[in-house]
Amino acid sequence: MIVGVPKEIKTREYRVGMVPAGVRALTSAGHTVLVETNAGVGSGIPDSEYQRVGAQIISTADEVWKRAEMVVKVKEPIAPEYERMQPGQIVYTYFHLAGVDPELTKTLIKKKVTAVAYETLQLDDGSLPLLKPMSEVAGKMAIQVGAACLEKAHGGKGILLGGVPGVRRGRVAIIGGGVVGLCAAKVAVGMGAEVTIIDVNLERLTYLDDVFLGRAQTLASDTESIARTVRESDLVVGGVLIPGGKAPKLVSRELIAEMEPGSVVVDVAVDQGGCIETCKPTTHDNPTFTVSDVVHYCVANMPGAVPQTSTFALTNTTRPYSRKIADLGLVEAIKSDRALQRAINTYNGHITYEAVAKDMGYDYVPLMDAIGGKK
Ligand SMILES: NC(=O)C1=CN([C@@H]2O[C@H](COP(=O)(O)OP(=O)(O)OC[C@H]3O[C@@H](n4cnc5c(N)ncnc54)[C@H](O)[C@@H]3O)[C@@H](O)[C@H]2O)C=CC1
Ligand SMILES: CC(=O)C(=O)O
Ligand SMILES: [Mg+2]
Repeated sequence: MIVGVPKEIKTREYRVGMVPAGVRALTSAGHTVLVETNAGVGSGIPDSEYQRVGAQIISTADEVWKRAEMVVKVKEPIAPEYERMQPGQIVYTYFHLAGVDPELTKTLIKKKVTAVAYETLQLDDGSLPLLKPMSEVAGKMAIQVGAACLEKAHGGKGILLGGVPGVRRGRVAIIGGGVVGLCAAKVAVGMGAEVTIIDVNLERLTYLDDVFLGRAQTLASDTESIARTVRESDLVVGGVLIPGGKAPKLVSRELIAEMEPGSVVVDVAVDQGGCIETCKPTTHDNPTFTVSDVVHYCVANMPGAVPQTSTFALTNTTRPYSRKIADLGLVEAIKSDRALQRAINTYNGHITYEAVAKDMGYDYVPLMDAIGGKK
């Protein structure tokens, strides 16, 4: 198979979809890998390292997209890439279809692209192994950036999360106690903040309670517990997820207005539309805005800021599946792997992931029907 790795073009996105180890795995199995020039430079990988393991370095994104049967990326395709997508191509990357530009979904359908979405590749135990590493990064970063936003110079109320003896510590509310929530809580607890984690899943809360041994408060998610906790918090982190679907709006505009001036919200779930009503996607160049005197940080590609960590963490998990698709071909790979089946969001002009179809207002066609119906 011909596999293409273009350079990411989202604002300050320094990750790359494949590292030399991934290229070697493919070229040694007889596949061709086309890497756009300088695709890895932001992650500390020069073209020469790709060449050493058999990649062809290509001077333009257009050529990579034109020649590749499968394109391997990091972030969802954005407008200039819609035109580059080829009819029937496989694109293996994050898509976040329910949370981003609806034109992307239209383009995937029109061009009959197979969208293999990292964020919905799901093992039988319900875990999301290709989302997990970036959620670990974003969860840890959420407290780091939240603490900075709480400083006066960044519009915050001017409170140190860990406090000092004789003065109250900062209060952190984490809504969604999954991977983002756990990692955010680890950092916040480590800094000495007062931490509350809210989740709907009582088993998950039991796990978190066991892990933190009383150093974090767990609360069952309902309107009252969210309202009470958010009102009293200095920093709120949003990390809820309904796989594939739009995030539920759990913090209303009115509730934001009830927070103290200079409080901070970091809505990590922004890539699925956000769980805070006032959230809208921002970029690393202009990461924050203020609503009702509350600082909002809503960067949709947080891990892009730490590519030397994120690129390697991500590609450690994505590599076996690109290899499988290249070796077996798309249809055989899908048939042999239930986790991979769940990653297919669009196929041959159909939406094959139910939560995406529902939230985007399209008919849902089960994947096996879409495959069966392909001539
Ligand atoms: N902005 C960025 O750069 C990044 C964003 N993300 C996003 O962060 C979000 C969270 O990801 P993960 O932690 O990996 O997901 P996860 O599936 O591990 O955790 C989500 C948690 O939300 C909980 N939840 C669902 N409905 C809830 C409700 N009504 N109230 C409270 N909790 C509820 C679930 O029980 C689960 O524990 C996703 O949207 C993901 O795409 C992840 C990485 C980077
Ligand atoms: C998951 C995601 O949105 C990211 O890593 O940028
Ligand atoms: Mg206010």
